[in-house]
Amino acid sequence: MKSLGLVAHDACKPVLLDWVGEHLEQIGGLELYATGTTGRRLMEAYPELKVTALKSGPLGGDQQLGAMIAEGRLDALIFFTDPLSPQPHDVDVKALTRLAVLYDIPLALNRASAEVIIGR
Ligand SMILES: O=C(CO)COP(=O)(O)O
Repeated sequence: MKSLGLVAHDACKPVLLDWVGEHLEQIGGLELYATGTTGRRLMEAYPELKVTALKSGPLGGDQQLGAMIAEGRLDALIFFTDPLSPQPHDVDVKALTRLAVLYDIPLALNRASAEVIIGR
């Protein structure tokens, strides 16, 4: 795995930050791409990480990650979705997860699955 996408809905951002902190060694060497707010929060918490922050998810960031998947530029996606809140950009969320399934890249929607992807 060379490149990894990291995304979390607001309620799940603390979980993603915590998970990344636990796996800094494993993911530090990867090309990291994130939606805007997720990426900024990651870089604030872990200045040693180099993360390419795309647009915020609701403003097109999910679609940018989807395009990367379609172009074969993203090897895996960690996307901690919020199962308890409606999202105004639900269609974008669905499109992103759909492309991850279609192009058969590893996709983790929660922490337990992310552990499997990272190999723990
Ligand atoms: O909404 C998101 C994914 O659907 C995440 O976007 P942000 O990282 O910009 O909050």
